[in-house]
Amino acid sequence: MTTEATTLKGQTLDRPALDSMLRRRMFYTPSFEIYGGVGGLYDYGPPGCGLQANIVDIWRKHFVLEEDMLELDCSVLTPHEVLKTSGHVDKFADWMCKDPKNGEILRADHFVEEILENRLKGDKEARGQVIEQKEEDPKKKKRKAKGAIEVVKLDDAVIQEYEEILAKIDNYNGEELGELIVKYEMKNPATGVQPSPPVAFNLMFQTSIGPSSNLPGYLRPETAQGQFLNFSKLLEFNQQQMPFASASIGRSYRNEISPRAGLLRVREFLMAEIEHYVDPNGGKKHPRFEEVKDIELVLLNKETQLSGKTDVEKVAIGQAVANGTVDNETLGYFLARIHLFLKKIGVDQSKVRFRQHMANEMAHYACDCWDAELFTSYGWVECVGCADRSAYDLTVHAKKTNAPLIVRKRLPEPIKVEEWEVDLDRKKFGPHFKKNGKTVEAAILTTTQQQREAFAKALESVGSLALDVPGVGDGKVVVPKELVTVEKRTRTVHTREFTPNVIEPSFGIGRILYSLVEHCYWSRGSEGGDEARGVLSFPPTVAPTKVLIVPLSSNEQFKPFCYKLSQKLRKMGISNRIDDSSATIGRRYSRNDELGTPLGITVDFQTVKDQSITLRDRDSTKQVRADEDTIIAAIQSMVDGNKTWQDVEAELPIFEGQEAEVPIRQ
Ligand SMILES: Nc1ncnc2c1ncn2[C@@H]1O[C@H](COP(=O)(O)OP(=O)(O)OP(=O)(O)O)[C@@H](O)[C@H]1O
Repeated sequence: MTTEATTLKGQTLDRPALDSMLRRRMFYTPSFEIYGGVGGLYDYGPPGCGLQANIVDIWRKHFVLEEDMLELDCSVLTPHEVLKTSGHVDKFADWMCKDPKNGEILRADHFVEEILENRLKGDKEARGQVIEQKEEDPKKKKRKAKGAIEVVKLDDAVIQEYEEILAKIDNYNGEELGELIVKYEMKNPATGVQPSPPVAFNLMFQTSIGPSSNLPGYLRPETAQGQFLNFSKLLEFNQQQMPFASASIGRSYRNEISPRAGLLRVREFLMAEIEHYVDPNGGKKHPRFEEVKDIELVLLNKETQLSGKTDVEKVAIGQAVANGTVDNETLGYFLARIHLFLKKIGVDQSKVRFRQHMANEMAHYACDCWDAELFTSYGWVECVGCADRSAYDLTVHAKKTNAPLIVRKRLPEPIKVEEWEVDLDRKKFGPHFKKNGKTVEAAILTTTQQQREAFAKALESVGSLALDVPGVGDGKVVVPKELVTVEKRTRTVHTREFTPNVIEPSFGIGRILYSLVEHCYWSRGSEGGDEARGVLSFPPTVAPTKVLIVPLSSNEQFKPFCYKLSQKLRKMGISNRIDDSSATIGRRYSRNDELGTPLGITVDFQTVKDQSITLRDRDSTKQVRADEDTIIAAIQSMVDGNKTWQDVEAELPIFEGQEAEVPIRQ
């Protein structure tokens, strides 16, 4: 399913070299490392924090600001009842199996995937094809050492079966995964033993809120629920106007069975989620769809996946909605907006695709779902999920709490409707049910039209109605006809009530950040036999530090210039660092190429004479020279994303004479 990952310059991506550079430059590091670390927990260092903050800043401008979204910051700690109602307590689980010999816990789908991939690799090797020698995580290496890749030639039919399974690996349930393990005789390479049948493992971290431990709760697995519970208040805030969206950026927690692949599968991560509320009537149109309809996306739909094909053509989102590939305009609008966001932050456009979920892969609430996947050295990685959650969440929470999570829309013309209505004889009702009166009353009044019709029939035929009221006696309540009337009446209605549907784009910032790092990475110098040096070609808008200021040497005359420049840039909000260390200029620049710093200013003897400075482009290493104000204006326009280096290079005089390797201490 995967092909080889390449760098921005078409080189084979050397992941161990990239990993070691990221560690060295402290983009991120395992949390609690000096205590041995904990799987799936990472701390971000200074460049990682800068990069994350810039991605989030662009996200906020691109979505919240551009679309007038209503931002929320909700509690992480969530009571059990909320997540029970949403379905997470019962269904938010992955399949886990256990090696009976050494007790190792395996995530069933990952286990099947790894075994089949290794068998296919073994087959390739047997057929004499060269297999890429990738450095892998130590655990995998150990397994290999124990013979995980057996060099065995497979039948063509078997290869096809394996490839089909791998293409649909996300679609299998526990039982099906168990069947695959048995059918294909899969054994844990570490022990040579077949793992136990898969069982569901809930991914939420459980806790209790308060000292008495009688309020069980969880760390939220997504920010969405907090947003749904505020729906009525947001609608009010929005002056009852529909459609509208809420948005939230915050941490979520999932107790992943086997965290792996660095930032790609962790147990605590930053999410940015949008809940867009739309009227389900009228085809879920979007008022701004016209603006995006010609944007072309790579769409891998359900049918194509079933056929085993993975290479697909780009298609305009307008066309995809018109021919039903994408269910509705609102979903299509967000797919296009997600694409534009990923482009803006510098994701490689040849490594993005939108993949539709298969029916049994979809989350328990969704009715159509597309993932924005980015290609990395780990294969295609889901970085943004975009689901049509229908009216599921608002409906279940409203039912549970009786809160009116609905929209009332004024009709252009009043209409007459026939409805079953319930009247209670309150004088008799209270004394009859005593302390349970209010509960029984609420249960009767929240019944559906269908139930009321059945009540009317029961009152006529048996003289009473029966209904379930949890918490009252044995839960079964009988109401005699003296206490209640159920009648069909005609009334004039001026408003329509409906539960909005929700389209939810959900971004995992850590996955996007890591994929972006891979997409921006390349190495310089390896071609000429020199020592390869890593470069991270972040666009200036997302780069953690925008400008490196280097004095040509340790000459005291340069210091005030550097200091003044730094202060000026800081006042403009442009992050910068002075590097007056003793390394050569070349070394100082390459250190910052690894940090992704796009621009470099050199202060030299000419600066002292005429105040001019040079500006260096990280990617081409070309330089221009001009007076300070001109250079600062050029920096500002590139950092704001209004100009590229090519624009600046065309406008300003090129500077040829760089003393790149002059040691600073002469
Ligand atoms: N364990 C995780 N580590 C990092 N990011 C995650 C993790 N789980 C989910 N995300 C991010 O949150 C986004 C939305 O979450 P969603 O529930 O759709 O993921 P998911 O389908 O459960 O992911 P997966 O199938 O990979 O476990 C994902 O697109 C991803 O970017």
